[in-house]
Amino acid sequence: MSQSHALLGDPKHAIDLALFGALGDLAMRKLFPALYQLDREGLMPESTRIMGLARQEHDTAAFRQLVNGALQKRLKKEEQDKESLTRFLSRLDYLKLDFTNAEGFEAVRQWREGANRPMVVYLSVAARIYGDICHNLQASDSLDDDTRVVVEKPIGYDLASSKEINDAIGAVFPESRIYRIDHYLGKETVQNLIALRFANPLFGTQWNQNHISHVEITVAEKVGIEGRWGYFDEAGQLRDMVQNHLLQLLCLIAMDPPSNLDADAIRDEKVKVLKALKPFTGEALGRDVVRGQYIAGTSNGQAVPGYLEEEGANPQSQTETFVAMKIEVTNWRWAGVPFYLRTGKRLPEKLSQIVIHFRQQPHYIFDPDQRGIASNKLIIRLQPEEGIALQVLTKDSGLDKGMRLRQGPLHLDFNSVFPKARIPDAYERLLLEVMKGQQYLFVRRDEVEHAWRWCDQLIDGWKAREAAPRRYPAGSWGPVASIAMITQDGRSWYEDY
Ligand SMILES: NC(=O)C1=CN([C@@H]2O[C@H](COP(=O)(O)OP(=O)(O)OC[C@H]3O[C@@H](n4cnc5c(N)ncnc54)[C@H](OP(=O)(O)O)[C@@H]3O)[C@@H](O)[C@H]2O)C=CC1
Ligand SMILES: O=C1O[C@H](COP(=O)(O)O)[C@@H](O)[C@H](O)[C@H]1O
Repeated sequence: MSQSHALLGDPKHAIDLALFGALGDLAMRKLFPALYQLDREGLMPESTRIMGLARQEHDTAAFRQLVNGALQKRLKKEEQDKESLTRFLSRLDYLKLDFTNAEGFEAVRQWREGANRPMVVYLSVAARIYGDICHNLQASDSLDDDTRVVVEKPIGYDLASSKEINDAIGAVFPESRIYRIDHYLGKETVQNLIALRFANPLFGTQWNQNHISHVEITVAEKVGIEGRWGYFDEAGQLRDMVQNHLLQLLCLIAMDPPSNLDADAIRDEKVKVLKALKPFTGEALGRDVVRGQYIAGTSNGQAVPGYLEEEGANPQSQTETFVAMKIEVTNWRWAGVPFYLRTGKRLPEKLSQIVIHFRQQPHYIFDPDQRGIASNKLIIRLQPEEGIALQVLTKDSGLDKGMRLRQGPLHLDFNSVFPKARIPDAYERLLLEVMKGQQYLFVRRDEVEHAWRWCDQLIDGWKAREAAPRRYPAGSWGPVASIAMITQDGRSWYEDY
């Protein structure tokens, strides 16, 4: 974890970044804007160089133009200053390379010749070619003992394929130099979870089954599959979002306090949570898990197609675009506390939030009609507006109200508390940590594999049941069954959006 701001932008954090897949969607939409912002904020050491690698024919000037176009599209007007743009673009070079063919990698070695800063290899390509790239880099003698590798999610399709990919990366790089990205770990509020839980005795003492009745995690996306049918249809929402982002959020909520903030201390605690996730048996699978797929509906007031009508779609596909589930964490801290998770595409809002529902007082003395609101809730909002709100009960004001209760927030809205601060994109934070060589926001191999092990049993159960996903109209909150799943426990999804 960053100890001192004085270190940021320090020349000793200079790197050579080799960005494989530099013309792809992620690079253009997220990585170049994040790198530009780091440079603009003065956090990118002067000598840092960036090499974009992909297989299309371009020279450096044309590549810089493409990146410039992407930046113009993604950045706000006030973020585009000429000096920063010129400086950033001048760091970029381009190398045309087929990543699966060893021959061209000699050019990477030549680029690195004489460089006196570590290389960061960022693999923004499909995971199935991570192994080839690592191997070809090693065979061409392009690596040294300081080289770090950053890999994107999802790593594989199941436990077996993730092991193969991790083995292939591990044959070239030690774990201490592998940075597995889960961009949710770079989001400002996600990091705040660590501060909130472990710096505040108020929460530290209450964070268990004695005081918490249940937890909700919602990651709702308004978008559909955005032209990524080929990738998404093989994955589905469970592999795309739950195996990584939602399970990471669950781990940060459920883990025991680490003994310090070192990467491994945090990751050891997350692994214990993953090992404690209860697998779904046949009966629980039908009752506690809901799969859905969107049909035509509306978004932003416009008609939008169903999943099976998207460009390139296979009209027979049974892939889920929505999942809701009730998960048990089988340990002393969480016994009897359900974690309700839901995530889906084409929902009405882009909304990621965690709601911690505290238990009611053991003896209730107020108006019987208000019993339903008489508990505290902690709402941790990741997006769209980052913030943390604690719903507390006070007496309603007014002479005629008697001892009526009023539920209202003690509110920490990051935009109003830090009005001048720009909240950095997750990738900015993560790229900065890679530059500094710090791993605590990255996922260790055993985390990935335990998450896959748990997802695999769920997917096997789905296959055995052969149940089609439930349909939901685009623009709705998912299949009705996902509401029934929580109401059968006498609860409801938190709806104060
Ligand atoms: N896009 C997103 O929002 C997210 C993506 N990810 C992950 O990030 C990674 C990249 O995704 P994304 O940007 O969407 O993928 P894209 O397919 O859009 O980009 C991949 C890039 O790599 C190039 N490429 C692929 N194979 C080769 C090869 N053999 N030799 C040379 N160049 C090659 C492609 O070139 P060409 O165009 O010529 O095929 C393209 O420039 C994936 O692992 C994905 O799972 C993770 C989270 C979100
Ligand atoms: O990893 C992914 O995340 C995005 C959602 O990320 P967010 O930061 O916009 O919430 C999702 O759309 C994509 O399918 C998935 O691969």
